Amino acid sequence: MAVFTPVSLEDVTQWITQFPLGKALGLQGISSGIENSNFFLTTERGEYVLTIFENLSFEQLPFYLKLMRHLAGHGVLVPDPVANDKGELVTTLQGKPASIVSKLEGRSQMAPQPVHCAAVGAMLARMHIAGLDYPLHQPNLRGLDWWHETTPQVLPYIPEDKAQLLKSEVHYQETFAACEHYKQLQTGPVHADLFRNNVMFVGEKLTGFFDFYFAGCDTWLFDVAVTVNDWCIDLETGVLDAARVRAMLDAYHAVRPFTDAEAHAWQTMLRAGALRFWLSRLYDYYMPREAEMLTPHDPTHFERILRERIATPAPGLF
Ligand SMILES: Nc1ncnc2c1ncn2[C@@H]1O[C@H](COP(=O)(O)OP(=O)(O)OP(=O)(O)O)[C@@H](O)[C@H]1O
Ligand SMILES: N[C@@H](CCO)C(=O)O
Repeated sequence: MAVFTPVSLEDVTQWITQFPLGKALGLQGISSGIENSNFFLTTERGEYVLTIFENLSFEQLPFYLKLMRHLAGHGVLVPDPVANDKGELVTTLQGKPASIVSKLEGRSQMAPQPVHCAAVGAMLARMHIAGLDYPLHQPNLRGLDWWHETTPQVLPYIPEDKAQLLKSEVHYQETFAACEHYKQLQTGPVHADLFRNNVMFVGEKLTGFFDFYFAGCDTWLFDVAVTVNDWCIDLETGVLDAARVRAMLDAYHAVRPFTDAEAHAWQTMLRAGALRFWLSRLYDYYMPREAEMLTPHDPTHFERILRERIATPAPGLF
C-alpha cells in the first residue's frame, strides 16, 4: 500500500485545469513504492503519473523536477514533468506538494541479462553528459557528510564486528576522498539510486530511468558503482557477474570514456556504493520514520556486498 494521501478523480477535476492536459478521465493508486503517494492519471492528452510528496518540501523539489525536465530536454529517457499555466512543476494538492510527469512504458526488469545492463550503462553515460550544463546544485544528501553524521547514530544498535567494519570503512572512504585521485574525478548530477526497480524496459528496450529523489551532485563514478552493485550481482551472494559488469561498463565507456583517475578509484568506489546503502538501510531499520518503513530493506544484503568488494577485486573499468 503506497497511497498515504487518498485522492479521487473528483478531487483532481478542478485542479487539473491549470495543466495543458485536458480533462482527467481516470485515476488509479499505485501500490508499490514506499516514499510517496503515486497514481496513474489518464487525461484527454494521454497517460501520466501523479505524485504527492509525503516528505520532500516545496523548497527541495525543484532541484529534482527541473533536473528531470533538463534531462528529458536533452534526449535522456526520464519522466518529463508537466508545467502548469504559471510554468510551475510543483503545485499543491490536498495541502501537499504534487507533480505530474509523463508515464514511462513497460516494467522493471528484475532479472537483468547483459543486454539490459548494456542499455543501462549507455543511458547512464548519456545522462551524466546531459547533466553537465544543469545549472542547479545540490550535494548528494546521502554522501560522505551524511555517512559521517549517521554512523555514530547506528553504532549502538549493531554488534561489535559490524561496528568495526562500519567505522573502518567510513574512515577508509574519508581518507580516499581527501586524496588527489579523488579530486580528479568528474562530478555532476547523479541519480544515486539506479536500482533495477528504478528503470523501465519493454523487452530489451530501455524506456526510462525514474525515481530521481535521491539525485544530487557527486562523482559520476559513484553513480556507476551504485548501479553495478545492484544490476550486475547474484542477489543471494552479492558476487559480481563478470558478463553483466563487462556489458554495463563497456556500454558506458563507449559513450563517455572512463579516465585513468576513475580506473584508480574504481574498487574503492564500489565499496562506497555498498557502504552508502548498508548505512541507509541500518538507519531506516533502527530509526524508522512513520510512513516509510512499511517494509524495511534488509541491511545485511549490503553488508555482504561490502565484505565481498573488500575481499575480491572487481573487473576493471576498461
Ligand atoms: N514515470 C513513471 N512511469 C511509469 N511508472 C511509474 C513512474 N513513476 C512511478 N511509476 C510506478 O510507480 C511505482 C512507485 O514509484 P516510485 O518507485 O517512484 O515510488 P516511491 O514511493 O516514490 O519511491 P521508492 O521506490 O523509494 O519506494 C514504480 O514502481 C512504478 O511502477
Ligand atoms: N534503493 C534503496 C531504497 C531507496 O530507494 C535501497 O535498496 O536501499
